[in-house]
Amino acid sequence: MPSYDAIVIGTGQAGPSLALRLAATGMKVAVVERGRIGGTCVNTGCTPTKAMVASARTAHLARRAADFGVTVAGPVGVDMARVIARKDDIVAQSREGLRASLLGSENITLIEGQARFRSGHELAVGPQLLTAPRIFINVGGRAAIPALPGLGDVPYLTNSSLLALATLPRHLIVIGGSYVGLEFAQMFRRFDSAVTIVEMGPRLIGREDEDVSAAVQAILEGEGVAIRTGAHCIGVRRDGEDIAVRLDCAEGAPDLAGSHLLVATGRRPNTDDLGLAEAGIHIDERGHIVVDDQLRTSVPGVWALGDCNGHGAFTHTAYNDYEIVAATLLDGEPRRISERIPAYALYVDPPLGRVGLTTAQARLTGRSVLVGHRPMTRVARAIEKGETAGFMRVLVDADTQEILGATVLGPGGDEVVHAVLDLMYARAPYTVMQRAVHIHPTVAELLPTVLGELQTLE
Ligand SMILES: Cc1cc2nc3c(=O)[nH]c(=O)nc-3n(C[C@H](O)[C@H](O)[C@H](O)COP(=O)(O)OP(=O)(O)OC[C@H]3O[C@@H](n4cnc5c(N)ncnc54)[C@H](O)[C@@H]3O)c2cc1C
Ligand SMILES: NC(=O)c1ccc[n+]([C@@H]2O[C@H](COP(=O)([O-])OP(=O)(O)OC[C@H]3O[C@@H](n4cnc5c(N)ncnc54)[C@H](O)[C@@H]3O)[C@@H](O)[C@H]2O)c1
Repeated sequence: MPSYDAIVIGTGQAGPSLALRLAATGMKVAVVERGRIGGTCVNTGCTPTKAMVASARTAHLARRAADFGVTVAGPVGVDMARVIARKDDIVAQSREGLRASLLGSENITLIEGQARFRSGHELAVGPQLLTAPRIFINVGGRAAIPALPGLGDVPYLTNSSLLALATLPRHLIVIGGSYVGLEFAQMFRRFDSAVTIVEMGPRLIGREDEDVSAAVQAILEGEGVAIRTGAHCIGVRRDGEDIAVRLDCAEGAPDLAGSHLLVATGRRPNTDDLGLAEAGIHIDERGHIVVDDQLRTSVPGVWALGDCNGHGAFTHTAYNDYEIVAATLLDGEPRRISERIPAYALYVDPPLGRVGLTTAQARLTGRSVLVGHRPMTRVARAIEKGETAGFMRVLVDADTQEILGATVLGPGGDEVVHAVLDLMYARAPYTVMQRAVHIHPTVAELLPTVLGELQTLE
């Protein structure tokens, strides 16, 4: 049986970097991948969606050209084949770059196939058996498909298949009004599809504060996206050329029909076909691998990184898992998941940048909280860009003066929020930023102003 110093299962956002680090120390490393190198982010997640979001924004701005005094001769058209080809090029570059770096390491053996545990330190990949004293699981997740009556009888789409669609949907129905659903909804509306979002919760992106949900809903509705909240999709069926969706809802029509259906109702970890029970590796009730603060599973010598451990659902959290394991195992500088401050962006346009606590979460801490708020209508850069939807908010602990969280929905919101994030990592009092001189004209220049106008959170 081939024996390695380490085996990495999956080439998502943690595995390849870890394999390269381990190999650089002289270890013989096997990397097993059953699908495309780069996993979700590179192939069916961040990279392709953000490439297509860029195309959609260009179409949107071209339609708004007259607002800026610019003349566009004729109507704005979207060539879906070229949008897809551009996206495919960007994805291929990223994937091939990663493949080349793995193949370029003489200590790494890349094995294509599905890995399955036979015991704590033994894996089967097809007919091949592998063993190593250290095994790193980076198997990620996939779209969770709900048990909706009729779903098996209609050609529904997921984040993966929608990215390969070469023709524009006449009417795209999106089930699920959260990260995946909203990014695709706005994108396809801007490509000129009719789009309806169906969300069973009382509002979109239910984990965010109510005013964030309301502002994002207003942005999408302003572009012609139809939104049905409080609408639980309870069944689907074919209706001639269309797909009909049945809703359990207090308001609005209980039936809806569209040409295409996107299921964006969450993700599930790829842990069901990994033989974890045979290895004695514990999972929780949602199928996530149980890990400690440094990514160790219940079996000594086996770690789980990325989406499959349920401690993050983002590329940067998966990559940080790699950093924690590498620092702890190789650098003698132990790091921990609990040191991580929640941070993420939602790539609707304008983007939503979020760090730390929401207002609702801050209230629950029982601390005395100060809040600063400013609408984008009072931010010079947003006015100059003609993009005044959204707002920024910062939450501060009144006693320690530390920043608890921030929201920036507006131009560059995903970038601007990092100024706050770094101050939070520094555990510096908010007064440091309040007195900093920021560059004019930027959205970030208003952060010190907002911090100078803090009020008690009621
Ligand atoms: C549409 C969409 C957009 C997103 N946009 C963003 C974004 O903008 N920013 C952000 O931070 N995050 C985004 N995410 C989330 C991000 O893609 C994931 O959090 C990230 O890819 C997680 O990486 P990972 O390392 O856990 O695993 P993954 O990237 O999922 O990779 C896991 C790999 O393991 C392989 N594998 C699984 N099981 C086995 C097995 N048994 N044997 C061998 N190989 C196996 C898979 O084939 C896959 O290649 C998005 C997700 C989606 C779906
Ligand atoms: N920008 C980013 O970083 C980004 C982008 C996309 C995805 N992601 C990652 O992907 C993960 C999954 O995102 P997601 O949006 O698929 O899932 P989610 O779990 O965030 O949201 C699913 C939504 O579907 C709704 N829903 C479920 N069943 C329904 C039904 N039958 N009828 C109507 N509504 C229903 C839920 O109420 C919920 O709002 C996120 O947690 C995120 O980490 C990140």
